[in-house]
This record gives sequence, C-alpha cells and structure tokens, in this order.
Amino acid sequence: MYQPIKLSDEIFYVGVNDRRTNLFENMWPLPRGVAYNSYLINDDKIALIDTVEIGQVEKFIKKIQSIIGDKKIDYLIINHMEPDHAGSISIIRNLYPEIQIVGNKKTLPMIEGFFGFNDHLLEIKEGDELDLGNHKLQFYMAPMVHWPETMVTYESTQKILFSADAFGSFGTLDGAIFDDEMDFSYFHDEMRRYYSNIVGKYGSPVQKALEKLGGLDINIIASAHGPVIRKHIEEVIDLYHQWSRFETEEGVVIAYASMYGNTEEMVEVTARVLAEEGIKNIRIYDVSKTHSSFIISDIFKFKGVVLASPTYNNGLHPNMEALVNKLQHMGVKNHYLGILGSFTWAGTATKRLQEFGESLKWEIIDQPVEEKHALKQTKYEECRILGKHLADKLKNDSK
Ligand SMILES: Cc1cc2nc3c(=O)[nH]c(=O)nc-3n(C[C@H](O)[C@H](O)[C@H](O)COP(=O)(O)O)c2cc1C
Repeated sequence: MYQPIKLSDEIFYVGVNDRRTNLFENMWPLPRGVAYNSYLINDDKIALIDTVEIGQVEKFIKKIQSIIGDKKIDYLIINHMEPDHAGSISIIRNLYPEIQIVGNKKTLPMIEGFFGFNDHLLEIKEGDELDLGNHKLQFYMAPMVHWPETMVTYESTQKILFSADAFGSFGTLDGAIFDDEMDFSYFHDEMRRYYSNIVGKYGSPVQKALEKLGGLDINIIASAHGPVIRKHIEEVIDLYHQWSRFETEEGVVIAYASMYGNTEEMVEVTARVLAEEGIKNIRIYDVSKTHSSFIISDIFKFKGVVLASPTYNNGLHPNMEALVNKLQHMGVKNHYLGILGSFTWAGTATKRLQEFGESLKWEIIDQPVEEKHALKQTKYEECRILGKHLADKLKNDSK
C-alpha cells in the first residue's frame, strides 16, 4: 500500500512522524513534532535497524509489511535502547518470533531488564560484520552518544551510516525524507537544539566517536531522528566537530528574567551598545517565555553570553536558576559572560551568576553590574561599558 522510500535498491526508510507529542523526553518542546526513523534492508536475510516509539507501531508495521509482505525479518539491530527507538521491540518479536535481536554487551542486559527475555539475542563486538547476502553490516560502539550502549551500524556496500541519535534533529519529515528534498535550514537549527540539549553534555565521547568514524566513506547518514542526510554530509560532520569542542561564532545570547522591567532595561542598554559596536548576532530571550532548550541551543552557537536577573527571595529568579542549573549540569565550556542584576534591599543575584560563570570557567567580562531600584546614570554607563568590552573581546577573536 505504501510507496516504498528507498535509500538504495534494497534499503528502505520505514520511520514514522509524531505530531502529537508536545515534549520530547517529557521536557523539550516539539513545535514541529519529531520523526522516529527506522530502516529496513530487504536482502537474502532481512534486517530492521531500530524500531519506533510504541504509540506509532501500527503505522510502522504497515510500512514494513508493504515492503516485505509475508516474509520474516531475520535481524533487528538495536543501535540505541532509549524507548523512542526500542519501544516496539516486544511487538516486533511477537510478530516475528524467530527474529534475532542484535546488540552489544551493554544492550543485551537492557533488553532483558526492559522486556524480560534473554533468548534470540545476538551479541556483536566492535568491528564485527553481519552478512545479509548483498549487504554487510559493521558495528562501531559509540558509548554516551547518547547512552552507554549506543552504537552505530555501517552498511559497507552502499556506504550508509545508521548513526542512532547522532546527527538527529527535532521536527517531522513533512513529505520530504532526504535533506536534498527540502529546505534544510529549519533542521539546521533543530539539529543544534537536539545536539546541545540531548547529547551536548557528552562532547568528549562525541569527539571519540567522530575520530573512530573518520575513516569511513559515507554516502548517506541515516540518523534515528530528522532528515536522512545525503547532501550535507560534510557540513553536519563539521558541525558535530565544532559543537563537541564547544567552538562558537561571533554573537551574543542575552538571557534575562524580569518581573517589572528594571532588569530588562539594563539588557536593552547593553544590547544597543553591542549593536553599535558592530555585533550582528544578538539574541535576547526572556527566560520566563522562551524554553531553555532554545536558549541553550543558541549558547552552543554564540560565544558571548549575558545573563541578567533580579534578586528573588535572596537568590536568582527561579527561571534563571533553572537555566544556569541546566548549563552547569551540561558543563558547557568556552564563553564570555556579562552579568547584570537588579534588587531592592539586598542583592544576591549577580553573585550567584558570578559563581555560575566561575564554575564553568567562563571568562567574566568586567564586574557584574547590579542596580538598586530603577536604572540610574552610573549603572547605565556601566552597562554600556560592559557591552563595549564584550563586543571588543568578540571582535578581537574574529580578527
Ligand atoms: C517575589 C519577589 C521577591 C524579591 N526578593 C528580593 C530579595 O530577596 N532581595 C532584594 O533585594 N529584592 C528582592 N525583590 C525585589 C526585586 O529584586 C527588585 O524589585 C528588582 O528591581 C526587580 O527587577 P525587575 O523589575 O527586573 O523584575 C523581590 C521582588 C519580588 C517580586
């Protein structure tokens, strides 16, 4: 019934779109949904690479059966055990009781733990090859990109890398499946939001995986989320190199909290100087309005950060506290930080922001500017000086 979507003569896309879930991992907003990608190799031996989130399983099975009809699947390759990919393992096994489930030594105990069986499991190791007939699958471990059992599968005759979460992005595949069938710019940003929030903490494992896969000749990157990439391969690999090393571009993310506008006024003053000084990329976000995942994504892109918060019950505004906690937890590196704050009787917000910046070894620009009550001339000038110094730093780096 379904027109098959081919990566090559015998390799098919059988993934599904999810436009209903609002929050990925019950945390990250999905303004344009998410795709759970799975791939089917219809060779002498039939192999399915990953499954989909269980709520989408009916569509998934229809797609598989429209390609293989009554034939049985021989292997289910599990690159990653997170339930958005592994969720349909039990159903696939019930449908194909003889299927061999292929994973590494860290995958198999998870299968037993989550699904309660330990038979028909095939353990593979780094570099092992599985021969399907015309196609050969090789396995490479990619621990912590994004869980410890994560691995990637390389099909060596068509040169396709089934990359699990790596190179994935939020967003459904709206008709177009391949990056060359669509305007890729939306996915460009959503790939960074996906990377920074989901995998961003694991920069060094990502580096190790990139090094290991560097020798492979790749025609297609078939990730577990988002577009199948065959046009932007070099570009997305370069981006992964850049993000995993916390390399950034010239620009400033200003994230602020403000209940009554005093802190926001300081932000506007600072932003204006940055623009006067020639900084073209300035993104201002109210932390009470914009979900932190978008702010964090831009912090992975731009070197300059300004954080601004009023003192709130002797600490940071709670939404700013949540943002800095996430950044701290992720261990985000390599930024310039300007700090602004406002208070009425005893200010502590800027001190907390300074401790935050120091904990991540970010370079703090000048002293924090903290105003009591409304913004007045002296602090106004200090905001301008801070903005100028931050712009100077960024421009100096770009020389
Ligand atoms: C719920 C609440 C708690 C506050 N807690 C403190 C505090 O602990 N210390 C202080 O100096 N000011 C405190 N303030 C005052 C604000 O920090 C001050 O009015 C600040 O200028 C507000 O900045 P904004 O206009 O950007 O919201 C509090 C204000 C509110 C509404």
